[in-house]
This record gives sequence, C-alpha cells and structure tokens, in this order.
Amino acid sequence: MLSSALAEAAEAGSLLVATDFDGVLAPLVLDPSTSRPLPGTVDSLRGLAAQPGTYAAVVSGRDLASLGALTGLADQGEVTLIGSHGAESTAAQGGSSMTPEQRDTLDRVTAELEALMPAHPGFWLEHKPTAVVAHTRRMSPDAAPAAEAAALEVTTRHTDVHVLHGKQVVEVSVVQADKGTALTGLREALGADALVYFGDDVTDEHVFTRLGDGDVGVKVGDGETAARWRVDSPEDVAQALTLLLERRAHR
Ligand SMILES: O=P(O)(O)OC[C@H]1O[C@H](O[C@H]2O[C@H](CO)[C@@H](O)[C@H](O)[C@H]2O)[C@H](O)[C@@H](O)[C@@H]1O
Repeated sequence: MLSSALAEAAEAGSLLVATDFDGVLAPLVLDPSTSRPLPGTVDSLRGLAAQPGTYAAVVSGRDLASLGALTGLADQGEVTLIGSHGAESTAAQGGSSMTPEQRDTLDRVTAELEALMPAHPGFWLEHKPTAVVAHTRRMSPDAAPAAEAAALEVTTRHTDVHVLHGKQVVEVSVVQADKGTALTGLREALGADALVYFGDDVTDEHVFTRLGDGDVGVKVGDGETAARWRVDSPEDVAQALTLLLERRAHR
C-alpha cells in the first residue's frame, strides 16, 4: 500500500520529497497561466523542508520564472525549484544559457511552428528561455492529432533539437535536459537516503526509472509507468503530502 511505503520513507535518515507541477500539484487546465497548486500542497512541501534531514523540490517542465510565480516559491530557499525539465534550478549557479547557434535554431523552429497556426485553429505556442512548446489542449480532439503531427514534422528538419511529446504538448528545446538527471544530481548533492517522487507525464518516467529500493515513485493518473505506486489525481497527491509531513514531523 502507498500509505505504508510513505510511512516507511518518512523514517529515512535523510529524505528528499519531490513533485512535478502540472497534473500533480496543480490540476491540468486549458490556459497554463491560470494553473494553481491545490490548497495545502505548497505548505506541505515547505513543512517537509523545515523538518530535520528533510528536503523538498518541485521539478517541472515550466521555466523557472513561471514555476516560481505559480508556486509562490520564487523568493525562498527551502524548497528547491527545478525548471525547464532540469535545464534551470535554484540549486545551481547561474541560469540557462544558449550559444548563438542554439538561439538561431530556437528562432527558426519557433517561426516554423508559428507558420502552422493559421491552418490549426486553437494551436498556440508557449515560449521558454531555451524551448518553445506547441499546445493542442484548446483544439477539438479530432483536430489536435494533425497539429501535433505537423509540429513533430517541423522538428525532423532540425538535428540540434530535443523533443518532448507530453500531454497535448510538443516541446522543442535547444538544451539537453531531463528530470531524472537533474533530480539524481540534487539527491546526490544532498546525500538523501530516500526519495519520494510524484509525477504524471512521460517526462517523469526519467525519474521513476532511476528510483531504487526504499524510494517511492508515484504515478498520478493513467498511462504506462515505471512507478511502483499510482494515485488518481492531484487531490490524492495533496493527501499523500499531508500524510508524509505528519509522519516525518512525528517520527
Ligand atoms: O513538468 P510539468 O510541471 O508537468 O510541466 C509540463 C508542461 O506543463 C504545462 O503543460 C501542461 O499543463 C497545461 C496547464 O494545465 C496544459 O494546458 C497542457 O496541456 C499540459 O501539457 C506547461 O504549459 C508546459 O510548459 C510544461 O512543459
């Protein structure tokens, strides 16, 4: 049972609790700028980070500025924020940077994706420091696959890009990063004995596949996964974080 696994993880000498943002802390919505974490979730992460030998992190595809603003965790040091799928982190020196060639590639991919918009009503682009994201959630279910296919076709014309095909998004980055590498690096830097991670999308599988015995990986919602445990919704994540905090505070 998940509650038993969380109770066991709460007894670890040092513990890192990390969560994805969209679809995990915050329910999925049409407009990413209106996403908000469920009540209590951010407080639970802050509460966990305040416990001795305990660390908390939010690991997201969002760029760091957006993640900080949406979680309200921009100007604090307790909860580590990892953005752009690992390319940006509050735990790292400096921000994400691009070579002139990468800047040029991002501009060209963006222009090619923009050119698709008139033919695909509802298709829109989100711009990040080192990536562009093609969104299809506002399109009708019948029309979205053709737009995603067209976006993916654009990416085949560029050899120097990294493509992530997530939930109704095609994300094209000019910087190589994945959540598993970023979170494993943070875990090693902190020396955490156990890692608890909640994620809902294909990009979170990079984390789930790197978990070991004593770690707890929780997939949120449907879909194939390497995670050992599964819950239905962000509301279940909120409950699990509350439970984890209670257990950790009273161990
Ligand atoms: O790693 P995450 O925190 O899950 O971020 C992944 C992407 O999340 C956002 O897109 C997703 O959420 C949107 C708002 O609920 C939704 O409209 C979209 O369909 C989802 O794919 C975000 O906009 C992307 O930049 C992130 O990469």
